[in-house]
Amino acid sequence: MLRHMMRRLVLFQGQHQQPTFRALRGTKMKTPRHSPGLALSIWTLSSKPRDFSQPNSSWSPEMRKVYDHYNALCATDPENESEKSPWMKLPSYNRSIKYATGGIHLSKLIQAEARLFTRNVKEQGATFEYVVFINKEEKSCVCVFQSGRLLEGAPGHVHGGAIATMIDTVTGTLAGFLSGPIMTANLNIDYRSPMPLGSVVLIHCVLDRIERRKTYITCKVTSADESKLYTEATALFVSISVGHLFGSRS
Ligand SMILES: CCCCCCCCCCCCCC(=O)SCCNC(=O)CCNC(=O)[C@H](O)C(C)(C)COP(=O)(O)OP(=O)(O)OC[C@H]1O[C@@H](n2cnc3c(N)ncnc32)[C@H](O)[C@@H]1OP(=O)(O)O
Repeated sequence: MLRHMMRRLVLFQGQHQQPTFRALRGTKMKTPRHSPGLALSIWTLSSKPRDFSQPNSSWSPEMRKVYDHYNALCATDPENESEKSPWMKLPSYNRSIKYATGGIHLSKLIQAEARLFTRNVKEQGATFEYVVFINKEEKSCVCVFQSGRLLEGAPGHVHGGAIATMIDTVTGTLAGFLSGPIMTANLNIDYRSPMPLGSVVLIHCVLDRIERRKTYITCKVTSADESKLYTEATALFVSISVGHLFGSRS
C-alpha cells in the first residue's frame, strides 16, 4: 500500500524550488539530506499554478518597498553576469500535493481540496501576505509579511497563533531548503511586543546548526525598518522520510 502511494507521490522539498516529480518505483525511500533532488518539473505536465509571492493590490506601499528592496538583491549584476546573487526569491503555491493520484489517503486529500494553511483564503490581503527571500551563502532568509484584518487577536493586533504560523512557515522553509523533507519538532516563541494588525514586518531566520537529523533555526521578527523587535523564536526540525507522513519508518 505504502509503496503504491509512493509511486505516485509528488514531492515538495520545501518551497525553495519547483516541485519535483520522482519516479519512485523501485527506489528505496530515504530522507534526501542536503541534496537538491530536482528531477523533473511537474509544471511541464500541466499549466503553471499561481505563485502567491507576487505583488498584488492589497499590498501597502511599505510592503511593496521592502519587497522591491529584496527583489533587487536577487538580480544578477549586469556588469558581472558570471557572479550570481546569493539571494533568491521563493515561489509560493497554495497546495503541496496536487497531482497525486495513487493511494486512498492522497486521493482523499485531493477530494477535500487540501490547501496550504497560509494560502487558503482567496481574498487578497485578508490574511497572510508574504514573500520569502533566501540567502544561500548565509544560510538565512528574510520574509516580508503583511498581516490582514482576519488575523486579529488582541484588539488591533495580530493573533499570537498567526505569528507562530508565520514563524513555523518561514523557519520551516529555510530548514527544508537546507535539509530536505522535515517536520517541526519544537518551536519556542517569545512575544516581546504586540504587532499592529496590518503592519509590515520582517521575519529573519538563520541556520544555527545541523546535528544528524536535526536542523536548528533561530528567528527574529522586527518592524520593516528593523528598529522594533516583536518576536524571537528558536525552532527544531527533524528530517523525515516521506513514509513518516503515512505512519511508516521505511
Ligand atoms: C505549495 C506549498 C509547498 C510546501 C510548502 C511548505 C511550507 C513551509 C514549511 C512549513 C513548515 C511547517 C511544518 C509543520 O508544521 S510540521 C507539523 C507539526 N509537526 C508535527 O506534527 C511533528 C510531529 N512529530 C513527529 O512526527 C516526530 O516526533 C518527529 C518527526 C518530530 C521526530 O520523530 P522521529 O521518530 O522521526 O525522530 P526521533 O524521535 O528518533 O528523534 C530524532 C532526533 O530528534 C530529537 N527530537 C525529536 N523530537 C524532539 C523534540 N520535540 N525536542 C527536542 N528534540 C527532539 C530526538 O531526541 C532525536 O535526537 P538525537 O537522538 O538524534 O540526538
